[in-house]
Formats: sequence, C-alpha cells, structure tokens
Amino acid sequence: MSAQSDTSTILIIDDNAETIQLLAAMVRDQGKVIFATDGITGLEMARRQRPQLILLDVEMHHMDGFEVCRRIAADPDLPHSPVIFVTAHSTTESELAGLAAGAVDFITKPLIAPVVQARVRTHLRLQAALQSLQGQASRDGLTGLYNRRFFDERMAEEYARHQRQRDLMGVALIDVDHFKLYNDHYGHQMGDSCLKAVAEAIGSGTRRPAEVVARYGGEEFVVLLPNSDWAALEHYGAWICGRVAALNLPHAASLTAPHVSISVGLSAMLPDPDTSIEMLLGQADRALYLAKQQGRNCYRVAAEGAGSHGS
Ligand SMILES: Nc1nc2c(ncn2[C@@H]2O[C@H](COP(=O)(O)OP(=O)(O)OP(=O)(O)O)[C@@H](O)[C@H]2O)c(=O)[nH]1
Repeated sequence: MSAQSDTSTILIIDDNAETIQLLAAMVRDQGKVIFATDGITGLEMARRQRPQLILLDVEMHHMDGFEVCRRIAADPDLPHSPVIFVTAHSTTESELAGLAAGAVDFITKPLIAPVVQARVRTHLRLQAALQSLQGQASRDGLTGLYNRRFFDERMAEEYARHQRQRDLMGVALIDVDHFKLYNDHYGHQMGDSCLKAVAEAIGSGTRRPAEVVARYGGEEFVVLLPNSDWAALEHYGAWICGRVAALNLPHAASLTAPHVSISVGLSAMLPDPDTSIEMLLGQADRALYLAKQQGRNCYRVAAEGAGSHGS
C-alpha cells in the first residue's frame, strides 16, 4: 500500500451486492473501502466518513446516481468528494447527464480491473494534490493556523448551519497584550516565536471538530465556537486566558503581567434574517475592547452574556 492508500477512503454506492464485491476487490489496495447499497445511506456515509472518492452506480432504485451526485454538489454539509459513475449504459447522453450532475469520470461495465484501478488511482492522486493545495492556501505561514480567508469561508458555512439548526453560534477574538512592547523589548524574531507559541496553545486547545481557530491579523486570533451558549463562552474565555498564561512566557516589558497574556472578547448569536456575521464579530470586538480597557489579561462576554470576569 502507498502512503496515499493509507489515508484514502473509497465509498462504493451500488444496489447490487455482486458489483460492490467486485469493485471492492479491485480497489482495496488503493484505500479503505466502505460501501452502501442505496443513495440515502450512501449520502449519510459520505457525511460521516468524508471519503476521498465515490464510485456511484447510476441505475439504483429509489434514488438514482444522478440525484445522489446532485445532492453531493448542492449540500454544504457533504464533502465534495469526486464521483466516478459506474454504469452499464455508456451513451453520450448519459455521460453528459452524469458530468452535468457533477461526476468527474465514468467507468463502464463490464468492469475491467486494470481500467478501474487506473481511473481510481488518477482521481485519488488528483484529489490528494487538490487537498494539499487547499490546505496550504488556507494556512497562515507563520503560525500554521488557518488564515483569515479560510476562517471567513467557514464562518459563512457555520453561520448558515446554525441558522438552519436554530442554534447559538459563538466567537472569540483573542489579542496578545502589549505585543508592540514585546517586540520592542525582545526583537521581532522573538516576537514571531512568541506568536507561534501562543498560536499553538490556542490551536491545540480545540475540543470539537467544527471549532475553527485562525490567525485574524498580526497578534490577533479568532475562534469559532459552534453551538455555544453564554455559559460555554464564559468557560472558554476563562480557560483560554489560563492556558496562555500557563505557558509562562516572560514578558518583562508588559504593563499587565510578568508573562505573556491575552485579552479575549466573546459573543454568541442565534443567526436569523435580521442578524449578520459582521454583527457577531462586532460584538466580540467591542467585548475585546472592554477587556483591554478594564485591565487586559482577562475576558469579557458581550451583551446577553452572563457577566464578565478577569482570569
Ligand atoms: N513579531 C511580530 N510582530 C507582529 C506581527 N504582526 C503584528 N506584529 C506587531 O504586533 C504589534 C501590535 O501592536 P498594537 O496593535 O499596538 O497592540 P499591543 O502592543 O499588543 O497593545 P494592546 O493590544 O493594547 O495590548 C505591532 O507592533 C505589530 O508590529 C508578526 O507577525 N510578528
């Protein structure tokens, strides 16, 4: 097995058990093979297991392959895994319909092992290259955290999801205290190392898959806190201040503490047509401003928050 096959998951969706067995035997050296025998179950598996490639039967009962493919393309909660159609009918019309539905390729029956393997290998390689490029484009060069562009995209997706699910979405803006003085005292290179250490402390503190930590700008970080009520914001604010303080990075020039500290502004919102991401971030920014004004090395929770406390 290659390194790529160790990390690839191939989902086969086909209502014929024999075809599944045949395909699975052909591609099992190229990744972990999972399968579903109908479209609905296949979509659910794709949502949960996020496969790198989907081999999809065109002619299935209840929901055909075209519909499965269209749903994958349209649903933001589904991974946009490339789809290869597996079909006995390779007319120009059906190929065009499949490509229009979002498929990347076709495999026609009868299945010929070297052809199936070659097509699967090509698309797994392309997918790996794409994921690597997407990974690089979404990261901040200094800290390795997600960059602001990626954060904005995820924020928009999560905002829509919270609106659909009618749940509170939280956000935390985190700013290193007296960082100009840190640079002036220790030099820019040490400043960079300090930012990396703080970023690592914040980034490695994520506890849920949808929690996104990004570098928002210079010495400012942002954390998307999904499904978070006010108590969860309070908890996160205290916890993240303590986590950075516990690094115990000396900051001899700080006017606040002998070590590097952060100020945090938190807010949450139930997204609806009258609210916006800008409003949510604006509230968190005002809470951060308060934290700075009221002594730094502390967190503040905006508006409906259950109060605010120092760390
Ligand atoms: N070393 C280093 N410094 C940076 C980087 N990005 C921004 N900075 C510095 O971060 C400093 C931020 O300064 P200010 O915005 O005045 O904030 P502060 O000194 O932290 O003061 P408060 O936020 O009020 O506590 C500036 O001096 C920037 O040059 C970076 O990538 N590396």
